Amino acid sequence: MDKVFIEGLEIEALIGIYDWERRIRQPLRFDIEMAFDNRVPAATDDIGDTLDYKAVSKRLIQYVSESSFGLVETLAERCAEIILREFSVQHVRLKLSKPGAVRGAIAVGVMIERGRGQD
Ligand SMILES: Nc1nc2c(c(=O)[nH]1)N=C([C@H](O)[C@@H](O)CO)CN2
Repeated sequence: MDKVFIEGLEIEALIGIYDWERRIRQPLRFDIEMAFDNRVPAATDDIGDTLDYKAVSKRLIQYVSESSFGLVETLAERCAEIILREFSVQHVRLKLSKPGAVRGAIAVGVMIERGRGQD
């Protein structure tokens, strides 16, 4: 399956389960793959016929910047729901990394795959 991807999208958010984390904003990194048929926009060369990675990025920046969840799991799930619902994507793979959250690790986080309907 063809994919549109967004790699290394950095967004700051209020996130975390500890008291000190509720008083600061922390950087998060998103790596996203969204299924689509590359042949459709390739036939017309029209931005209106593709999945606009800039539009998806802007929507996630808006949502994540205003969010304040405790767990990365919750935020990842909400972001996947937005992509599936608002951008007519059939299947999404989303990795949410929290860099520097654990001493000794470059990043920690979650990877999820979600689809519409029976997918
Ligand atoms: N599976 C998870 N484990 C942990 C989370 C999380 O969101 N999901 N969060 C924390 C703390 O907020 C941590 O990031 C602070 O360093 C701990 N474990």
